[in-house]
Amino acid sequence: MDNTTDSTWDSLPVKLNEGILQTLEELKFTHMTPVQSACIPLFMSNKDVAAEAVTGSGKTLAFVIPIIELLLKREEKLKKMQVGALVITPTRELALQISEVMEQFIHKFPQFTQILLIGGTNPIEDVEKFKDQGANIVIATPGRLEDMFRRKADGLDLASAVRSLDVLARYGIKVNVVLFYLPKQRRTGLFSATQTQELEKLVRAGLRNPVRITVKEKGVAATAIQKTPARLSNYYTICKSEDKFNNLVAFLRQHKHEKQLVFFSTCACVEYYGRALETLVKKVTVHCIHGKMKHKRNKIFADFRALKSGILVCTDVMARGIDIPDVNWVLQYDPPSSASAFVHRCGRTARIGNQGNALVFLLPMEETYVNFLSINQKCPLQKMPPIGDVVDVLPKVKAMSLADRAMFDRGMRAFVSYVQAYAKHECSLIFRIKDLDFASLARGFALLRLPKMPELRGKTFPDFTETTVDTETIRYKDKNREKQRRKMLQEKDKTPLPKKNFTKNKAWSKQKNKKERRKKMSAKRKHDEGSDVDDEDMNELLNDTRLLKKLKKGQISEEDFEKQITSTVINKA
Ligand SMILES: Nc1ncnc2c1ncn2[C@@H]1O[C@H](COP(=O)(O)OP(=O)(O)OP(=O)(O)O)[C@@H](O)[C@H]1O
Repeated sequence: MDNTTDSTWDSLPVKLNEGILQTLEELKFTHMTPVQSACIPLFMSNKDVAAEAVTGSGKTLAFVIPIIELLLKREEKLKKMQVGALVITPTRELALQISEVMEQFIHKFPQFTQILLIGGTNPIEDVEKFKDQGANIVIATPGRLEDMFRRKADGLDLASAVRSLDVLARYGIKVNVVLFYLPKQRRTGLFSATQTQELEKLVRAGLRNPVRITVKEKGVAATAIQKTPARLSNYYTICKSEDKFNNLVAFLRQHKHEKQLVFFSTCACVEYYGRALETLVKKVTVHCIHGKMKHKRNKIFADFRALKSGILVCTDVMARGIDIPDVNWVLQYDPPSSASAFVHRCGRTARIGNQGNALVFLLPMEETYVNFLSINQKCPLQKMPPIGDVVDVLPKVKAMSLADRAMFDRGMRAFVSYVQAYAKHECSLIFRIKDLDFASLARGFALLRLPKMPELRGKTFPDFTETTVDTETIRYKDKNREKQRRKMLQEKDKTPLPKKNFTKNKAWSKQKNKKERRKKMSAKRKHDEGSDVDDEDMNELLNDTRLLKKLKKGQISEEDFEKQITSTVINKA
């Protein structure tokens, strides 16, 4: 089942290049989708286009095809270092995906080169690559692109290279400084599945008299227009915080042969619950992906795409534009921080006319979110029948924390990050931090004790029973890491410390401001990301040890020590 129109490619007012038609034939794309039949002729007749079309409706080809056509039609041939087209996307994964689609088409046109400018790689390598092979088509994420514009000192004059820019396609992202570097004479296309105020600003700032295209789906029940794909079954379920994870595990155990994305609100929650799911949902491949990962992201993404079944535990880095084949379920363990992200997340399934399902887990006091989505996002949800065979897996998660300090730490970070993300929810009338039942939440996170954080200060939680185990005695499974910790504890015992105990009394949530400082201290120690110890944690320990030594030798004051002591990372997507 697909979602194409009756119009074949040869029904376009301008005949497409033979090479493009051949690739379309190879892909077996016989007909255009509605957004393609609307946008391609406009783009090719020099119009700016602002297109809003439902997720999975073929927006990528609606700009990839005109880009190649317009470059082919240029009177003056592009030189090696002249950029004729620029595509800007919000995430690396989406950039990678678009460059693969572009490659399928431009390999028939060897006169054109393309380059991918995305984070996670060494920028100097990008500069060298650009100088070596040139690039007529640039596909980039905004941060790396901006960085490249500023690298004149490394011998790359990207601002000059884009002077002959023909087409700019932007994929639903915020206004940013790169517009400043681009020539005014250009065609611009803006593609998104949702219309937000940010996008509206961008349409006004970056497009000239754009033609607005809106392709929406007819609702199934009525003639109402909805923003999500027509063949998407969109559900919600209500559970208390302490029951949510048990319900998720039961659901995943019942859908082992399918492919699921599970969205969490923060990187720390992905790290924690992802590990727990690896252990609890047996004989299923569980991958985790989030924005804090540096090197492994592309590989995980590619691996998951190729799987027939499996679970991808992720943050909103996977929410927009990602085209993973045959996703059966999109599970939103935590609702996203914005209503438009809800639509994008659901759109990872039911693509191009296929059937798909989505389920969001809501707390009892969040039920009004269902009405909000229906009105605000034209996204109606149905209540899911109760999930059967729910068993209590939380004692097992607690046992994991007792067996390995790394898991215990992850749980604490996840809890803190969740509360902080909750406090920043865009829809603060529904997601109110003061309504959160912290004891139930902590039970749902299978915590052994409550972390110190301002949100809990001065409150008592009789409904939460702390473990009887002294959590300071929990060891890291990773021997090196435990050795470091012991060393640090010994140093600590020998050193007259400031009155405030540096790990025990520091509020976890307050420590996050120091993340930037720790980043600058930079990871000298290269480490395999697959190991139990991640780079940042190990650096944190090494750095703490170094600081303690300095304090002991009298090289820094107690005050400086307090200021510099490194901290826990609580990181959002
Ligand atoms: N004309 C076509 N015929 C059949 N399949 C198509 C056609 N155009 C695109 N597709 C396929 O449809 C899927 C979705 O396309 P694409 O990723 O471009 O959607 P999108 O609208 O950009 O989605 P999102 O809003 O999530 O970014 C892809 O797998 C793509 O290969």
